[in-house]
Amino acid sequence: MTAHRPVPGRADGSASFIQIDSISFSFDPAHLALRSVKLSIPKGQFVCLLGPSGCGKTTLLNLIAGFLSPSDGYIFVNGQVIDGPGPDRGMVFQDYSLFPWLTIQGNIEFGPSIAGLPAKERRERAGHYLDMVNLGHIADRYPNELSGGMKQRVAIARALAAGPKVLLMDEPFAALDAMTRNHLQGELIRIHELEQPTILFVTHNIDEAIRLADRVLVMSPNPGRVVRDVLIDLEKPRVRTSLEFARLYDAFEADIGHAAS
Ligand SMILES: Nc1ncnc2c1ncn2[C@@H]1O[C@H](COP(=O)(O)OP(=O)(O)OP(=O)(O)O)[C@@H](O)[C@H]1O
Repeated sequence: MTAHRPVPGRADGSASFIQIDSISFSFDPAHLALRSVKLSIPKGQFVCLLGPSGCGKTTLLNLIAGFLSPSDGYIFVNGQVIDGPGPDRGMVFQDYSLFPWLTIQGNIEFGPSIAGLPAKERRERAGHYLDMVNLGHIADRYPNELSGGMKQRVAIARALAAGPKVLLMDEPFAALDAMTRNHLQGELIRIHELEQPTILFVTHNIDEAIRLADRVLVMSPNPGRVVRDVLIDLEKPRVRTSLEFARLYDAFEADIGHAAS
């Protein structure tokens, strides 16, 4: 655990915003969930973590969130070592995790209110992000009155309203139907262009990764590790029927096939 080890002051050298320095993690001593993962992620990059079940995608996200501490190694965000959750990192989960007793407005104001923002500023900020996800007209409703896609847009707005530098997204669109998923992918691309957060997005879906990511990290299990690191230098929005898209799809499919076997 980080608290029991001497903690280095800053990550060395590079322009990386998130630096993952040889981290390993195990839930039980007989099995490494992650082994010696090293990564350097620049500010504003949209990174997708792709890989078969059990390769450690969620574990890596939870380590960056500070919900777990590495057994070995360190994670730095903006030069500061991670030793717990913090408002610089926002999380979006597959199951939305909205507060059912709060209105949509209340959900989005939650982070800013914890941060001590005055009521007027909180309201303005919530309004800004509600408009960004095109839900300004339902601010007074409660989560149980919304569709899955609407709930996930609220969850994204709530995460952004807390002002994080890093957005950690754990299969956020996996429970949605194909059409809603497609629509939200487009919204997320637009939000990333507008706000430029650094995003780590977990998905099983190759198509989703190619559509969204500036960079795809393919992971493999037993032990969990990164086996492929690919920059995707295609303009967004990306055309699924293009030759480049098909080539990337085939390459990732082969990687995942090898990783899972
Ligand atoms: N709470 C836990 N206790 C014990 N082992 C766990 C726990 N959570 C995950 N693991 C194990 O750690 C490894 C990595 O799991 P993780 O959930 O990070 O993988 P994943 O790639 O996100 O999988 P999936 O795509 O199925 O969500 C797996 O072997 C898993 O069984």
